[in-house]
Amino acid sequence: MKNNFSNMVPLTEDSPKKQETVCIFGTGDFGRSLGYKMMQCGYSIVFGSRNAQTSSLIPKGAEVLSHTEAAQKSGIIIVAIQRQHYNFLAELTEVLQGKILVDVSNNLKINQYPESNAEYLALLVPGAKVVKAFNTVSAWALQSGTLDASRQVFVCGDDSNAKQVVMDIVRTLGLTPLDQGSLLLAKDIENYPLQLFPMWKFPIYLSLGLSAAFFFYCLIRDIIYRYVYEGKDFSFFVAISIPNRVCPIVALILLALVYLPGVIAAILQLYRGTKYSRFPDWLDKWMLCRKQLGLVALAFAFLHVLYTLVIPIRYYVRWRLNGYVISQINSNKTDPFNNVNGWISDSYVALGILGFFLFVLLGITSLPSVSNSVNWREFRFVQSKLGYVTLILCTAHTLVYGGKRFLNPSMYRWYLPAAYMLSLIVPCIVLVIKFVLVFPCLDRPLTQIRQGWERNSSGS
Ligand SMILES: NC(=O)C1=CN([C@@H]2O[C@H](COP(=O)(O)OP(=O)(O)OC[C@H]3O[C@@H](n4cnc5c(N)ncnc54)[C@H](OP(=O)(O)O)[C@@H]3O)[C@@H](O)[C@H]2O)C=CC1
Ligand SMILES: [Cu+2]
Repeated sequence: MKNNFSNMVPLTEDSPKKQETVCIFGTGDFGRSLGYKMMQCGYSIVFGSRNAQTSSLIPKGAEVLSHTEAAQKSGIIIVAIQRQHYNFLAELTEVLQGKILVDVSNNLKINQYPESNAEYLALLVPGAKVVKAFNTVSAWALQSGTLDASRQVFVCGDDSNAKQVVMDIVRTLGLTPLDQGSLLLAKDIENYPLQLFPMWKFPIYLSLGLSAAFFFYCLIRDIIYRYVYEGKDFSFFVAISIPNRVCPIVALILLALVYLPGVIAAILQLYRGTKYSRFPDWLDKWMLCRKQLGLVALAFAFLHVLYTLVIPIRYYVRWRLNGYVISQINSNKTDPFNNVNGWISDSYVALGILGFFLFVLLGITSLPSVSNSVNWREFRFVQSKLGYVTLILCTAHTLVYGGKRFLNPSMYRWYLPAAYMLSLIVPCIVLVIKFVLVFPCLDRPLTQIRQGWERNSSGS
């Protein structure tokens, strides 16, 4: 989609005062989008192009010159050209001498070339100060102004002044620069946009695996087994009944897995006697995807809520209730009200409601826009303390559900012992370790360990 910038909001006299001239090589999608955004923020832009004619696509007010002429007009040149066309830059070495060259390029594959594009540019134009930036921002986001998800701009480069200049531009555009260090880091920065949901992979695969396993378990137990041994066809259970068993089980296990690496890490720290050693790689990775695990868990919990809300309007449920009432009428007897059952049923639902409410609160506070507006301590409080309360409530909800079924074996003959027990194992492990082992003893020994460590290191 080529956007015609001259049709968009015109840059009027009230635009911020012109700051400095920045040169952009390449009048492609990205070059034009960045140029337009920079002009809105008060920069004056000269494009360097193979074809030095202003076309209707070029943002109004920008000059288009040849590469050499454009480069002479500014100390900063943004190279919005694909890496495979960089060769011609070697001929411009003289005019690019001492200038800041910003490499914005991305590759099509991870580790496509032996060296990063930015390092390649630095080799081609040895006299220039190469800075890597902007590659994680898309042309589309720049045009549409919807930069919420990609406000961060990773910047790296060997010349710290050049890096500062680029970071100032990033800030002026309303983005957040993140200094990643030297140009060696360019490779990681270039690989970053190519990683498809790196943090989501593990949670999604895990949840799909768990769902499939529990689904087949329920399928065999509730449908196939009963069909074979009782001759009854309950195949319609696959629509709501079985998903509504799978969802809460998966949600609870995933929620517990959000907090399991934390307690494992704490045990590891206790065992090693220091807070300052690296965790094993798998634990690191697990810790890093906790937020995604939690969000997938929330999605399953949400489904469970929806499936539960439709229970009263299900044909099968109404049919059973009617049958129950009619059988009471036929036998001319009324079941007495059972207070215990009343309590169990209400407390089970109440625990579920509160657990889900806190779960949603956890999900909302993990959104970047919310977590940016609270300080680190508040964020920790919500994510850790509130997280454990949520886990306790959801585990209790599941326990009481089991109790309810246990007390009414005649009504619910075929509840799920194995899957149900499995869903409780992980949360119980986490809660038991947290509160019996880690919680009471962690604070003191670790502080002492740390003080001892500091004393040792300052003494040596
Ligand atoms: N599109 C996006 O969302 C993003 C793009 N990027 C990076 O920005 C760079 C440009 O991307 P994009 O604008 O989408 O690509 P385009 O293909 O739209 O534009 C590339 C531009 O490079 C110039 N060019 C092409 N071939 C040559 C050549 N042989 N010699 C000299 N100049 C040439 C052309 O400009 P002219 O005709 O004026 O010479 C062309 O318009 C890429 O490196 C890309 O990885 C980074 C982040 C996001
Ligand atoms: Cu439930």
